[in-house]
Amino acid sequence: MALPKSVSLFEVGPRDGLQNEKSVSTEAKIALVQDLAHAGIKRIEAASFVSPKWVPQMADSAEVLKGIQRLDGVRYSALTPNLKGLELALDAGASEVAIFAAASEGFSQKNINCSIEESIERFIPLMEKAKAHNLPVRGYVSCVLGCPYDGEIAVSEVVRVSEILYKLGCYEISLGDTIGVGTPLKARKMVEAVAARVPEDKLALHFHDTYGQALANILACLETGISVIDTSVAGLGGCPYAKGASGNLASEDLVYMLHGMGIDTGVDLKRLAAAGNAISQALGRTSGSKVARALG
Ligand SMILES: CC(C)(COP(=O)([O-])OP(=O)([O-])OC[C@H]1O[C@@H](n2cnc3c(N)ncnc32)[C@H](O)[C@@H]1OP(=O)([O-])[O-])[C@@H](O)C(=O)NCCC(=O)NCCSC(=O)C[C@@](C)(O)CC(=O)[O-]
Repeated sequence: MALPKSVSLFEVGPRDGLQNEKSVSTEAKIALVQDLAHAGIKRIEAASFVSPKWVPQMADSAEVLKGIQRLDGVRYSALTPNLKGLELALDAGASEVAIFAAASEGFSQKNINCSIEESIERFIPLMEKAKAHNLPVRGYVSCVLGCPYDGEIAVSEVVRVSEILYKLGCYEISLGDTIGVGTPLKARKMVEAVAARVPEDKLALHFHDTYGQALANILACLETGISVIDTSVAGLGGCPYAKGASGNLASEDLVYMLHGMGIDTGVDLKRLAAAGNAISQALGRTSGSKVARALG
């Protein structure tokens, strides 16, 4: 299969990135989401309605969603682990939500305090309520290329959980290499196996860059027909339940590569890098994007 003509970025920096940062003001979070929208990103994960006891960094999610000056055509998403999270997301005006499961039992227990099967049971009433509100739901599968607790993960398990989420009604399944251990051929084989059960135009890649492999892994998977990639501006992030994990691939680095290959993203790279530089400055560090640093 040929490379796609265009790729759409699903920006997770304000959620996946900032869920790991202890002292970011609500204003800085709102400014980041707005900057990303002005750079041309159309789907931004801006909030996470999880237990504030588990992830206190996201406790101001409702204020963030309510405080954003929204742009037409941009969807502002929120992570929701259960019905309570969905209700909070609806109240705060999320344009879509995401449920998150894992392909590994160990990670499911550490991250959401239940087994994979229990998590699916929890998602059923959430999906029903979201449907009643015409709210699109995205589904994440974590640990698709390895788990910090269980090690190697069988591809068959990734396929199984992805298919369950798709059949539950998720409009898109995002495949998460949570700890960034994947390498290109392995990543591609995993994606091909999932794409045999879930249409490739319903799949997205969510690759962390812990081992510096994310860009290569994404390139290897683009030829399978996938054209939605989750990235994190300035490479923000990690996962509070995956020790040592670094952020998703930096959005700027992906946009630079795709534009260089003649693949359209609809994103203004300079504005994107400026958004990443501004939040990095608020965090007291330089951007984690190599492209943003090179652009100066
Ligand atoms: C799932 C739970 C809630 C289970 O946590 P639990 O302790 O088993 O749940 P519970 O139902 O017993 O509730 C405990 C307390 O939390 C409250 N509560 C319960 N739910 C909510 C909610 N939605 N919003 C606000 N509060 C909530 C609930 O009301 C109660 O409060 P209390 O009575 O003690 O005062 C917890 O484990 C949790 O919040 N986990 C989230 C962990 C997390 O956010 N991890 C990071 C995101 S996942 C990720 O980064 C991976 C991803 C998506 O990026 C893909 C990849 O890279 O692989």
